[in-house]
Amino acid sequence: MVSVSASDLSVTLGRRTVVRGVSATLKAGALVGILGPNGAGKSSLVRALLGLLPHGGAVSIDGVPRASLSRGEIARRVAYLPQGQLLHWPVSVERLVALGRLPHLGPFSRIGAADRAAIDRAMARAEVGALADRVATELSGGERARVLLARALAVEAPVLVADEPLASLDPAHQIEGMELLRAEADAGGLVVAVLHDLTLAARFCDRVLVMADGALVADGPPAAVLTPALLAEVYGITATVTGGERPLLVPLDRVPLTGRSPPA
Ligand SMILES: Nc1ncnc2c1ncn2[C@@H]1O[C@H](COP(=O)(O)OP(=O)(O)OP(=O)(O)O)[C@@H](O)[C@H]1O
Repeated sequence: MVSVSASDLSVTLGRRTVVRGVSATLKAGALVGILGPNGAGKSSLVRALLGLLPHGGAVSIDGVPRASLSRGEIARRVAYLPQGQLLHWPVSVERLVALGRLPHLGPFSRIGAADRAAIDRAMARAEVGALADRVATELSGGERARVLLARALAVEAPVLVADEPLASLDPAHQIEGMELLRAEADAGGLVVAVLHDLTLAARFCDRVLVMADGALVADGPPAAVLTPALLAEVYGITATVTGGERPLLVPLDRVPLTGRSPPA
C-alpha cells in the first residue's frame, strides 16, 4: 500500500526555520488537505517531502527512505503539481500534458500507445481536450491551472501532490477539481493537496493537516479539526461552522491571532 511518511521534518530557509518537526504518515486511498494561513510552511513542507528542499528529519515513500530512491523512481511514484507555475515556452497544450509521461520514458524512447492513452485520459479528466491545440502560454489563469493538473494526472503515479490546485479556478471548476482529486483517492491513490478553501477541504478531504508558523498544529478528520476555536487561533477569523461530518464553513470576521501550540 502506498504511503508517504515524514519524521521530525524541518526546513530552514536563510535564517528562518519555516517547517518545524513535522511528523505524519499519509496512506493510500485518502485525500489529505494541507491547510494553514499564508506563510505557514505548507509549500515548504510538500517540497521537502519530495526532496526539492534541503531538510532535517526523514522521509520515506512506501517504507523506503526517499534519499535512496533515484529522481526517476520518485517521479514515477509521486506526481507533483507546483504552486503557481509559470510557463515560458509556447508549446501546445497537448505537448505540455505529454511532458507528464517523461518519468516513464527512457532517454531514447518515444511516446507509445500506453503513454498516448494516459495523456488522453488525463486531458479528458481535467476537461482540457478542447484546448489541445492551443498554445499553453496564451491560456487564461484557470485554463492553465487545469492543463497543469492534466500534466500531473498524466504521470498516473500512485501519489499526487498538488499545491493550490484550485487557484484561479471558477466555482464549478473548483468543485470539479476537488471531485477529480477525490476520485483519485477513491481509486486507491494518495492525494495530498495544499488548499485555502476551507469548505471545499471539509467537504472533500478525509484528513486535514493544519500548519501554523511552520508547525503541524492539528491533524485529523475535517469535522474534528476545523472548529471555530481552531479557525480563530490559526487563521485569526471567526466563522460559522454548520453541518456534521462535512461542515460548511463561512468566514465572518477577523479577530486577533492567538496561535496554537503543536500537540504534545
Ligand atoms: N528563500 C527563502 N528564504 C527565506 N524565507 C523563505 C524563502 N522562501 C520562502 N520563505 C518563507 O518561508 C515561509 C513559508 O513559506 P511557504 O511558501 O512554505 O508558505 P505557505 O504556507 O505555502 O504560504 P502560502 O499560503 O502563502 O502559499 C514564509 O514565511 C516565506 O516567506
